[in-house]
Amino acid sequence: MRAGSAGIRAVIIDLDGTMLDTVPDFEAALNGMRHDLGLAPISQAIIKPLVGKGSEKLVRDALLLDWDAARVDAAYTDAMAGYQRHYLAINGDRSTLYDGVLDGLAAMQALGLRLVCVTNKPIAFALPLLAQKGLAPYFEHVFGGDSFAKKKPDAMPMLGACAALDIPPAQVVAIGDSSNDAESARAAGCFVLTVPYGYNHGRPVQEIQSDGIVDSLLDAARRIGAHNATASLTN
Ligand SMILES: O=C(O)COP(=O)(O)O
Ligand SMILES: [Mg+2]
Repeated sequence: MRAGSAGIRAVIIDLDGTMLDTVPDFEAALNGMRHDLGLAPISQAIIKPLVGKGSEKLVRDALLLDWDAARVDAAYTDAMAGYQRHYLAINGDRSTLYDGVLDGLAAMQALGLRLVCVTNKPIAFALPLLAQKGLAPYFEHVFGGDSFAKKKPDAMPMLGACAALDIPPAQVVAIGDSSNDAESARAAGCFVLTVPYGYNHGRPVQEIQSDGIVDSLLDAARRIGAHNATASLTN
């Protein structure tokens, strides 16, 4: 973050791969769907790099491992309905919080920062998951992959989150695990911090253009607090 720039007033936080390791839930739901279609289970190692572009792409990619595009198109509607049913039946059962998430959210709140969750997960999956894991009370707004006409990496979800807060993007930091989050945030004019422990489509987090890599959300809270202390001295 640029020294001397305006203080940060809000933080937009990604869900999958940033707050929760949800790959075990994706494994259960995708394999439930695949079983119904007569397909063998796939491993977490195969699933992990597929996560991040929303349910539609994930379901398609999980079928394209075995079938050609025409067959996937023909089965898609039933496959998606099955995937959603399986996902909602196990949502959160196998997912775990990353270290520093709850402490980091509490620290951000103590700094007076306003918090929004922007995920590519469908909103019908995201809301019960955040509630189950004790994360919902921290967020003023939650936007899913189907909350806007376009998903991350488009700027639209980040711009929508800033508009909902009525805060200019230049006073907002987005934190995520993937190039999706960073591209969306940069296109909107927000700062970007990345975490190194998530999915990033199977690519090293160091390849992402960002304002820094943080170890955890708690580390991010410390960085933002230090930035704001400097900004208040220079403004
Ligand atoms: O594609 C998904 O479902 C997950 O997306 P997220 O990393 O934006 O939370
Ligand atoms: Mg993510």
